[in-house]
Amino acid sequence: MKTAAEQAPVKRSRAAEAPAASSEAKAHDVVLQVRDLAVDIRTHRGTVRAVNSVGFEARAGETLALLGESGCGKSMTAKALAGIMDPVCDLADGQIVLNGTDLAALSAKERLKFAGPGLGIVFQDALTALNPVYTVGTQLGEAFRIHRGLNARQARAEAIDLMKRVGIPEPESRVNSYPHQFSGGMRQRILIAMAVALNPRLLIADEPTTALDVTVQAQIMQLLRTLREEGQMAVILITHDLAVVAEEADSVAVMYAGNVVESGPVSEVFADPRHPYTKGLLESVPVHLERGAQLKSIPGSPPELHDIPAGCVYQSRCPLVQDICRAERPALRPVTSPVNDADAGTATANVPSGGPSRPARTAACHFSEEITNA
Ligand SMILES: Nc1ncnc2c1ncn2[C@@H]1O[C@H](COP(=O)(O)OP(=O)(O)OP(=O)(O)O)[C@@H](O)[C@H]1O
Ligand code: NI
Repeated sequence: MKTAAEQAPVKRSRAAEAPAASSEAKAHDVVLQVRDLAVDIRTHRGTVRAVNSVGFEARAGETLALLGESGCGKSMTAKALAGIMDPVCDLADGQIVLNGTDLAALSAKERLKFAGPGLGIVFQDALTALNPVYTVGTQLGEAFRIHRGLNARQARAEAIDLMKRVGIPEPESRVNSYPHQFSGGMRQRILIAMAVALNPRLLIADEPTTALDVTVQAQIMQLLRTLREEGQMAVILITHDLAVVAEEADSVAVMYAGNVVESGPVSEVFADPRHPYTKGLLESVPVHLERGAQLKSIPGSPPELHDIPAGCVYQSRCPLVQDICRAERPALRPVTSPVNDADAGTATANVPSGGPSRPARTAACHFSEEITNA
């Protein structure tokens, strides 16, 4: 539970003061600010913390990647933001400030009302996300009937418009088709259409191309970029693929065992990682990043959720581990980097979050300043 003081809204950006469904967000305005997010799961072995003091921000017209190995809490974070967690999960702490409103402080009902226009989410598995017994037109039109009070005919017209927007051919006839009558790529376009129907400020895409073949993946990423530009949406892209992050994202938050261990602009983080886990990830793929490269070559595996150690979450795999790492959990704090120091005046590690400049670089490591990039 939170005290009233802890629920106080964070400083509003210009975007936060504009109406929720407007597409007039100014590029780089902070649309979403997540602070101290924690999610607990009730299991038969007791309650475990799957997401722990996670924080990041997403900006209009930019893509933030959530990067990390399988099981590190990316989807759990996404579901917490969207308010669609499994019943065994609880939001234990944190603020999710979207357009100036803390979603974490809203009731489930208020949140539903807010969610449609404010935030859209796309998952990897389009077939299970669509209802097999309704036409895609009915499903695409639903948001307009519920949130805009349109009648069936008007909603159908909006559905056809949406299908055009996401590049589905012959929308006038295909609006009456059922999900199974579409290819995987077209179904993913339909899901994306549903997510952007009400022109949300924020689009969360959780491994949106994992189930698709390579050419279709590229088309879907292109579509997401186009929609991002058109609506100046902030996009949170969840992936375990370093090449996708390098190509698609402006900034990155690297997650490990439920924690953000490093964050900042992609170009800086990849050129000069300040956390041993990020460095390990980067070293685990060939020099020329390729899509689909697996992040498997860091020896060992992440800790089980019921067995997260005191101290640093990465200690069991870290080549730099010292006594202090076993005793004390390093906080995510601003780090300086030769890369952004060289970038005279435009960015420093001490830019306050929410400010107009590029996101600050942070890392959660006792020895972040000592990491070398030989
Ligand atoms: N309903 C649940 N009950 C118990 N544990 C769960 C449940 N859902 C997720 N978990 C656990 O929570 C942790 C975080 O899972 P999450 O799905 O967020 O990982 P992820 O980073 O999205 O991984 P992936 O890349 O495989 O999708 C994992 O250890 C997972 O096993
Ligand atoms: Ni996931």
